[in-house]
Amino acid sequence: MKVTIVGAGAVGASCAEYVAIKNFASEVVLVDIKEGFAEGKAMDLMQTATLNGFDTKITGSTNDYSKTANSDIAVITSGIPRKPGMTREELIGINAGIVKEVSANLIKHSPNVTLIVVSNPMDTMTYLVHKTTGLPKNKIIGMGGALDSARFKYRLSEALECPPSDVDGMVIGGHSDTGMVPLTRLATRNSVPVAAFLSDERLEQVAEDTKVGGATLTKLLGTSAWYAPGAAVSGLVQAIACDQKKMFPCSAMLEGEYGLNDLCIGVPVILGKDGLEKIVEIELTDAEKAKIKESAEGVKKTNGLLDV
Ligand SMILES: NC(=O)c1ccc[n+]([C@@H]2O[C@H](COP(=O)([O-])OP(=O)(O)OC[C@H]3O[C@@H](n4cnc5c(N)ncnc54)[C@H](O)[C@@H]3O)[C@@H](O)[C@H]2O)c1
Ligand SMILES: O=C(O)C[C@H](O)C(=O)O
Repeated sequence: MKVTIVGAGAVGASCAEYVAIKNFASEVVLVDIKEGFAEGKAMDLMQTATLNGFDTKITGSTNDYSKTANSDIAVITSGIPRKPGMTREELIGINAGIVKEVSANLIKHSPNVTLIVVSNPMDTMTYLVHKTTGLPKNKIIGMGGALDSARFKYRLSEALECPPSDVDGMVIGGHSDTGMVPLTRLATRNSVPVAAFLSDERLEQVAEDTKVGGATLTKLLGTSAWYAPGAAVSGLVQAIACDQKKMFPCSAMLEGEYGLNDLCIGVPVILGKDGLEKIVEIELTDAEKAKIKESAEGVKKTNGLLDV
């Protein structure tokens, strides 16, 4: 199993580390445009192999896509991250060109690859890859909801004063400060609805803290987060590589599902060896449907800025 990660920066390197530590891939190739950077990150990570007990071979390349040939899965994290006070949508001007070029280069050398798009604004970058590459629909997946759901569970565990492993929950909708839809109604602590323990006001606070999870970290760090993003992507890579048939909220191209068309937005999907194998349609309340519709309008507005 060969995995390529383009962008050896904060998220790309974190993803490579988690993929290696989980020890399911034979090879991880890191690619970056910055001279020597991917090679350096790969060597540093390889020197953790005996410490962390993995056999994955990690190599680096400065923009030489021949090294990525025949990748099964490729992750796109190349591009700029936001700074405090910015929205993800403001990154479109620079990141659209990078994502378009990188996805074309990847497919040239790996025509059967499954692409996982991470660069922001992620839903729009995923849509761009759909519109410009000609890859089948099941082979293009946007990562956002897995991260947002992890943050939702963290915030719920804080409110419940319980370990995060006690909590289950999911965030759907756009990966943006206003577009996320944390499904508080369906969140549980050991199968008991969280509403049994928390007031409506506290749950609303959890949802709002979840939605600005990325912005909160960007303010603290001066750039956007990488540990949870890297871990979230590695979970998607593993589900596909190991044909796990696991369910994650991912940005998927919708053709009528949830009443939406011609956009990529976060919905529950099944990931396995064929990539995005199924979109799962769950029953939503009218209020949840209204939130998804509003979120989709925001994503479509950003998509409108693309030259596709
Ligand atoms: N979808 C998500 O949930 C999520 C989570 C975190 C970050 N992000 C996004 O991921 C992207 C990367 O974030 P980061 O913190 O790793 O940034 P970073 O600056 O640390 O790393 C980005 C890397 O991309 C490289 N790069 C730029 N143009 C390139 C090109 N044409 N080809 C190859 N490499 C190129 C840069 O040299 C840099 O090393 C940002 O757009 C960020 O907003 C998304
Ligand atoms: O917040 C960001 O800009 C990066 C990423 O989308 C995140 O949610 O951490």
